[in-house]
Amino acid sequence: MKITKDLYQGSLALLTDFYQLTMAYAYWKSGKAEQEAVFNLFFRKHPFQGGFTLAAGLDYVVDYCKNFKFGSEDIDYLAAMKNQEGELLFDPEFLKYLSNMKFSCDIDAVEEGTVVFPNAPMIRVKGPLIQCQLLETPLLNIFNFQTLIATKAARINLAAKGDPVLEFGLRRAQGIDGALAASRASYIGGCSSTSNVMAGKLFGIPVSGTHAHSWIMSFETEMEAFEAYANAFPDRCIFLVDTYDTITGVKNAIKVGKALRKQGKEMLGIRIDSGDLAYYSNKAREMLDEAGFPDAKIVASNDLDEHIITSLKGQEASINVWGVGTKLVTAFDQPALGAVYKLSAIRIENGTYVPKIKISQQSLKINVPGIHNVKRYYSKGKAVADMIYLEDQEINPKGLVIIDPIDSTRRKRIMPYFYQEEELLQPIFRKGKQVYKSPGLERIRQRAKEQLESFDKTHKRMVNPHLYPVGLEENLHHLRTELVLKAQQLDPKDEK
Ligand SMILES: Nc1ncnc2c1ncn2[C@@H]1O[C@H](COP(=O)(O)OP(=O)(O)OP(=O)(O)O)[C@@H](O)[C@H]1O
Ligand SMILES: O=P(O)(O)OC[C@H]1O[C@H](OP(=O)(O)OP(=O)(O)O)[C@H](O)[C@@H]1O
Ligand SMILES: O=C(O)c1cccnc1
Repeated sequence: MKITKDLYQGSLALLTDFYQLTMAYAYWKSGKAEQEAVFNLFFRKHPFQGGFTLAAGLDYVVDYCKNFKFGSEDIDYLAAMKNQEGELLFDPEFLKYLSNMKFSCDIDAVEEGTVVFPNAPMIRVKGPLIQCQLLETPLLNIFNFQTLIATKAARINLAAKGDPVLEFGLRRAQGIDGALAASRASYIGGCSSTSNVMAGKLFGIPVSGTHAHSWIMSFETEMEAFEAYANAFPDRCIFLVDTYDTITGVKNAIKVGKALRKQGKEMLGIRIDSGDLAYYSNKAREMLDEAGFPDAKIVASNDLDEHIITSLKGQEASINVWGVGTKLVTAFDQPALGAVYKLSAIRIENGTYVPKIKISQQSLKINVPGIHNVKRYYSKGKAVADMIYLEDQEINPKGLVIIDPIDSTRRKRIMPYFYQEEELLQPIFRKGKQVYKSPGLERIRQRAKEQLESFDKTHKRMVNPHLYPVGLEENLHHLRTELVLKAQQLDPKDEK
């Protein structure tokens, strides 16, 4: 994939918050630029009041990091920046350092299509402080949006219960790049196709579509419009039946369907885009069945989301295919995921890493210190719990306890010996060299499907989903508690 090259014709290093650059300068000036650090990217709460989140965006991150470089035009732009006194903002020596900077971090991340949970790292970056810091904004930009949309798509596809969902979002998406990334994430989340032809070309997503009301309106009558479309595309007729009167539209579609059949062609179906979709789809089904078109599909569209689809399923609407645009690609009911990127350890002169904690009045906002990995335990193919643990921690296979990071009274005993396990963070870069090969979009989509299937349906329901256990391994919990108490100048011994 060559997203940066194809879309931006060059460097993306300035696609960052200004404060990353001022911090970078200050790190350099204070001799800390090359100090090794560890940062984690994670979110604190599932979006859409759901019980799961589906990770997406890693291919973009890989592409971004591989191309991470300040080009000469970027440096020229920074070189011209001035402070309020009119003096140059950045020392030319620093700009020379930036222009020679080569990406050299270790990155570990969850693969795209992995089901993920709050507080567990989705990406771990280890490397020179200045590089880790500069990556904060782009990594969050990429992962926050794509993970959000993949999750929304997964929810919509779960509601559609195996019916194809066609993504129609381009016209309402957040700009050009937002639309492309949303089409890709929607496909990962289970959509069957996109209407966005460029997403088809760039990512290999199947493209599909019907026709618009304007097609019908450009003719004297609806019949003429259907006939002309059938003439142009006899093998792919899905007639939009609601431009004037839906029932008459279905009758006209049937007439043209019969004419097509005489030519040895089969009408694929109809689309309904307004009115009561349960009522009209059931009426249309009756009419199509009676006329000898039991295989003709009924596509529905019009501001659909997982809740309306669930309601229509509950009403036994005869809809086989769902066209979903606006509410999917804009993540209508929750426009941002809210993932964050926090320093969790820093290497000091003697070569050891010191775990770092950020204290907050809200326990939800206290990060997990140290360098960690995440293990997922499975029993008979079903995910039972995720454990966040210190990288160098030995795991007792006979039994251990994981502790909820927000509420330490919530604990779960785990017997690793009886479970299968999966290490969720995979090596992506080592010292700046890519060691991970993307499995490609089809395989990613398949992984998403398998991952979702490995979770009990109680975690996937739309209303009040059952909480999946994710906890800190005991030693990590104690380390965190100790650091919190120390930071508050309380004696850690009091906790025990
Ligand atoms: N039977 C149904 N149960 C629940 N929701 C429905 C049902 N039928 C349609 N809807 C949804 O209700 C909303 C109807 O919106 P609205 O009233 O704006 O559409 P409309 O008037 O039928 O069509 P138009 O887009 O032409 O304005 C849409 O989000 C649609 O998906
Ligand atoms: O509703 P969405 O989920 O975004 O799906 C895409 C919509 O885009 C098209 O119409 P458009 O919205 O352009 O016009 P209309 O609402 O007047 O039909 C299409 O007919 C769908 O209704
Ligand atoms: O192909 C369609 O039916 C389509 C495409 C984009 C938006 N609405 C519908």
